[in-house]
Amino acid sequence: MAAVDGGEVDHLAGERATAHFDVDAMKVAWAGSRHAVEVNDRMARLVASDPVFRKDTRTMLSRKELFKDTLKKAAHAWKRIVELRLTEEEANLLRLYVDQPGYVDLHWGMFVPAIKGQGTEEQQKKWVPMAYKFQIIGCYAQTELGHGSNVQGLETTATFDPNTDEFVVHSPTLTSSKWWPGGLGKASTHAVVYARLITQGKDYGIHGFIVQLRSLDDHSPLPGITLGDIGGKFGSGAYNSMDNGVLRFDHVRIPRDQMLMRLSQVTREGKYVHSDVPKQLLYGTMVYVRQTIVADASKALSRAVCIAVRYSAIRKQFGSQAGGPETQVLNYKTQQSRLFPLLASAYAYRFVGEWLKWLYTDVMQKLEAKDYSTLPEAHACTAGLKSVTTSATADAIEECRKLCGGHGYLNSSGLPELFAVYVPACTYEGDNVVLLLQVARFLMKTVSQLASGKQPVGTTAYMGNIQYLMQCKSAVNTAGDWLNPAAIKEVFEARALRMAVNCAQNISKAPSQEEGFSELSPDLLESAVAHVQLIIVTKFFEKLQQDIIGHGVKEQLQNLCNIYALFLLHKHLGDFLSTGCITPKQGALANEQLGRLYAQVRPNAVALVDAFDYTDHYLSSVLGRYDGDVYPALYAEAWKDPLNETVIPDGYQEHLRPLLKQQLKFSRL
Ligand SMILES: CCCCCCCCCC/C=C\CCCCCCCC(=O)SCCNC(=O)CCNC(=O)[C@H](O)C(C)(C)COP(=O)(O)OP(=O)(O)OC[C@H]1O[C@@H](n2cnc3c(N)ncnc32)[C@H](O)[C@@H]1OP(=O)(O)O
Ligand SMILES: Cc1cc2nc3c(=O)[nH]c(=O)nc-3n(C[C@H](O)[C@H](O)[C@H](O)COP(=O)(O)OP(=O)(O)OC[C@H]3O[C@@H](n4cnc5c(N)ncnc54)[C@H](O)[C@@H]3O)c2cc1C
Repeated sequence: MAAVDGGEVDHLAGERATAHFDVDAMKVAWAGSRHAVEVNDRMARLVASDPVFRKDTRTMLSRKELFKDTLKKAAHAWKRIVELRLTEEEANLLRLYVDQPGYVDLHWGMFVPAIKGQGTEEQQKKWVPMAYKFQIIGCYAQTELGHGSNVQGLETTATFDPNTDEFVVHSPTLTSSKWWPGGLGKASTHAVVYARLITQGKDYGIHGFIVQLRSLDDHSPLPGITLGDIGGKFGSGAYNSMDNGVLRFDHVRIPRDQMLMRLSQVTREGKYVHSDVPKQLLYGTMVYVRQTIVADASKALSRAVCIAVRYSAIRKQFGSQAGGPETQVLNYKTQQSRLFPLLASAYAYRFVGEWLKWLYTDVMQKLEAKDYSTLPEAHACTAGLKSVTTSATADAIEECRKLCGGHGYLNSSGLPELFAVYVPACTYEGDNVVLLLQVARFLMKTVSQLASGKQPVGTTAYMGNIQYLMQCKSAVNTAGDWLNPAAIKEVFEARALRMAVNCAQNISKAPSQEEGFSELSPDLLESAVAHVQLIIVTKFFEKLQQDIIGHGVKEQLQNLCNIYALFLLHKHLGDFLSTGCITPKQGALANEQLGRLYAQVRPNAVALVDAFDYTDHYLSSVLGRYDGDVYPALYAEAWKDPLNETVIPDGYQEHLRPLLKQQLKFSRL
């Protein structure tokens, strides 16, 4: 019962008793190791037990109060990290469980990685220790009012002045104003600013520069710098804790050595020198963050699913016969068919996120050894998985709100705020459509290279099996045949390859490659999605090949893996049928099997969300409480609303009383 925060009666005890597996062992499978379970649990409890980290009234705060509360929590978190001498792993988890977006996310998540990835050793030695001690606060200032997706279109300039050995950073137009960077509006003292490098009269394109924005004495903007917050955002509470900012430069001078010079340099004389590395490494910070966003997707999704599953087990509607008990809504087949694929997706994203982290680390090691061959694969995987997992997670959180009926719409359910915080993940760090088009570009290149006999590797290795995959027919004969991983993998591979080849063939009929790509872009998106879904399914199967310990754990994960795959097959049936990978009969058999799998998950559902090991504090939901004591909590929560501070509302005297006393009369009556 590691996750209980309080509560004396366990209203979900009956549900927990029906589980067919060892929940503690599942916690290990979910977290990755016993150590990970222990440290997650310890950090989550540390946060939950500290009154400064309370968040139950967050959605009722004004923007200014919310921002100040975020500053307070960030400072307190840092104090605890220092006092308790937490490791980096512990500190990251503590911040995660504080669960309030703020400038620290960008400081640690983008500013520091940008300097580490793009700064020389000397620059790292100078800046990273200051950032680690919070002597400076940094953000990532790339996006402008006029351009976000099109990084090459950014307009801010950094012009080298050889007379003073400085760059002059300038915002030449309104649209060149930096716009959106988190932490920029009010908190950051420094930024990594992306600007067009101009030297000796030539524009060398986008490069990164470290620029001080605010005084370290009184926090006022430095001369020539205009700074502010860009205004309120979607939802109450939610992402409004973040000071997304606007920044303009009026010929601001910075020393030459504040250009991040790992990839290219400007000499004292103003000569531009590009190192022997791919230009795309400039985008390295984005690749790093996209990888972390995939891991975040499983966190946000599992959180929503945990709330919806627990509440669905408590909530009863209809079904009472002769005074018997009503039906738990979790027993309705429709509820299961909407909810269990989301539960399965949470596990699928967790494991693919784990794999992506491994891939990223592997690619980084290769880059250190000057092997750049896996960079395109890393870009395609991070872009594609970021896109598919965040889009599905945003949709799933909203579905979980609906699965909780009316109460899901209350802030106290935790779901509206979770949705509002989460949904920009579909846009930031690369708009999901723009990123899928990058995957499609990678796929088209891979298909075109097949003809020249180049053997694809990594996640596109399956394309090398083109002779077979273009003509194979699924051998599935019974619903049970769909439990065979090879049968599932074959149809997912065939679907992805056939969709990619169809696109490539249609593009080749266009007057030019570029026109064809543009014309076919809606189809290319679907092709990219099919490829990414194949990766997720494959990585789930690969996870099942690993040593998974604990009674019944592997069986549960097998069920979830099959649900994830067959749910996708059912959802995208049109793809599988139109590419001839399966017959309508086989599609129907997949659906039949899906129903059987849902029945197997049902007695395990509550235990499967318990395995996420979330505290009530982190879930922040009266519906998702561990003890299931939903109704008293809902009732009590309502009284905390500021509207209930007085019995007679403000405004009664001015606006309600005159109406009720009919002092304003219709002349005709
Ligand atoms: C209630 C509380 C609940 C809490 C819940 C928890 C939820 C989590 C909350 C989290 C809280 C806080 C976290 C906040 C995090 C927010 C961070 C957001 C930060 C940002 O958004 S920063 C800005 C990001 N911007 C972008 O991503 C821009 C997107 N655009 C691009 O990436 C590029 O411009 C492009 C689209 C890739 C196009 O670039 P370009 O025109 O240069 O390139 P081409 O298309 O011509 O391609 C050329 C060539 O380069 C290859 N390539 C492109 N990109 C890369 C890359 N990154 N790596 C390697 N290679 C790359 C491309 O494939 C081409 O190759 P080819 O020539 O075809 O071989
Ligand atoms: C909450 C939040 C936090 C952010 N934090 C930061 C930050 O810290 N630092 C930072 O630098 N930036 C930040 N950003 C900016 C973010 O990275 C950009 O908003 C994002 O990359 C999308 O770019 P855009 O706004 O230019 O969208 P646009 O590109 O203008 O998108 C508009 C529409 O056009 C479509 N579109 C664009 N190009 C194409 C194309 N080639 N083909 C087909 N369709 C296309 C898109 O799909 C979308 O539907 C943040 C944004 C948000 C919302």
